[in-house]
Amino acid sequence: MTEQKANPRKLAVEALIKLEEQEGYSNLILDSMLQKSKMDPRDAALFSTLFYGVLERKITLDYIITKHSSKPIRKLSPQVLNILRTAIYQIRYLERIPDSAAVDQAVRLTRKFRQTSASGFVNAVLRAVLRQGNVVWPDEKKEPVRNLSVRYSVPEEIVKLWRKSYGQEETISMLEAFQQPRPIYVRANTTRVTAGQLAERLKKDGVEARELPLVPGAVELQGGGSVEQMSTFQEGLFHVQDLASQLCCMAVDPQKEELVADVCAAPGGKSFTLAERMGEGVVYAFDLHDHRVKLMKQGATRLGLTGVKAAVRDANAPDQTGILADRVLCDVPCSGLGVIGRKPEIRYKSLKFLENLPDLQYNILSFSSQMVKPGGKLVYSTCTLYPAENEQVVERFLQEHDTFQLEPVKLPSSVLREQDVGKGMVTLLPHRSGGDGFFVACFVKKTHGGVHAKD
Ligand SMILES: C[S@@+](CC[C@H](N)C(=O)[O-])C[C@H]1O[C@@H](n2cnc3c(N)ncnc32)[C@H](O)[C@@H]1O
Repeated sequence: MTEQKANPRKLAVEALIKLEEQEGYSNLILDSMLQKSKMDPRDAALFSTLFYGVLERKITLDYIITKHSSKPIRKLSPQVLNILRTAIYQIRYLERIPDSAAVDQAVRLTRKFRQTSASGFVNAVLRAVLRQGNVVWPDEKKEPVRNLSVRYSVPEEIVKLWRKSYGQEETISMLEAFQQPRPIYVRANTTRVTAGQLAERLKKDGVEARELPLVPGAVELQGGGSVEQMSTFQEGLFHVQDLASQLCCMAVDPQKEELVADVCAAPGGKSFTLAERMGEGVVYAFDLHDHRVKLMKQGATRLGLTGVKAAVRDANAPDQTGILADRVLCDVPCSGLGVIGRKPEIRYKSLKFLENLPDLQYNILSFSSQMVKPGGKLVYSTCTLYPAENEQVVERFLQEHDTFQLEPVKLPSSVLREQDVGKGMVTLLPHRSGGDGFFVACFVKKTHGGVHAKD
């Protein structure tokens, strides 16, 4: 019996339902379904485009459905709702797919999912969407928050938070930037090659690559393809690392032969870059989770970075290692609102569920400050755009630790907001830096004065 060919649209609907039911990670669900289905590359590409596309535009798509559906969204089955979302995504955003094909396939899918009684309804909604053409957005003046929420598919509570924290213009620019296709950034293993040499090697191997001189060691790759399959990757000539994380390592600025502690280090990207920047020196790469520490060890071995010492350790507890480091990096667990361009599902988590994070982040920062030697540097970073996890944690730390003071974050001014230049805390925004949304604060430990029990 011949095996039935996997249907990329059906799989996309299944993956979307799975993600909603399990609250898993989009990349893990995508990878496991790609592996199981053994689709040819074209179908696999359509499946990924539909899955990520619908995730990225869910609020926008639901707004359009609501305009044309006789039933409220909450009354639709998960299958019918996701069939509609997937079809409208094709109609609105995928020019290469004829509208008629998107509608026909959607109606067929209702049968495949045993939702035959809904096929007339699906057909009617999609025909109405086609008839209407342009979408009428909520009024920009009367409902500015809802307007941005619906246009950029970001929940209203996040739009409100960002308008309040960063202003209307900056918010619109970052919402635009998060929707753009993103290149892959990698970091040359400068103990083996320069960024220029790596870019040349990649080009010879048919990969579109260019060096980014503003961030030493950074190389930008365009186009798809599996990075792990590249010979340059297998030879340990680079690791994948977003530009914002590379900028964070630039701010840590470790010097040759120093001792660095990276207390929340897995999967290890920053530890690797810090070790490469030093050339010679030691980076203690700690993480709470054993399996993630194993990943770091594998990565360090592939890159030949013998100075990276990976080990399990809880950063949310008083230090028992006795390490006194020149530089300590706390790249703490966070809500991840700065990476919604790459992990679209993060935006749909309610901020209410993140209430405990600032206390954890503060504790990690406080305990880790015990590992900084006098005159040494402490760096706090997150990949989120949420003042409660950023500025407020830093301010609380400063109030409670008078042996530490902020020192300017040394980064090229072109990647910073004007108000952050020369400041001890900076917010990296995707439309300015080209990378994820990120936050970095740098402290120096005073060599004398100031007493506090925890220091
Ligand atoms: C933002 S990620 C770090 C990313 C990493 N610095 C990199 O650049 O590859 C946060 C990490 O903190 C770890 N983590 C969470 N709670 C921790 C704790 N109490 N102690 C140490 N690590 C912890 C998580 O396992 C996760 O790997």
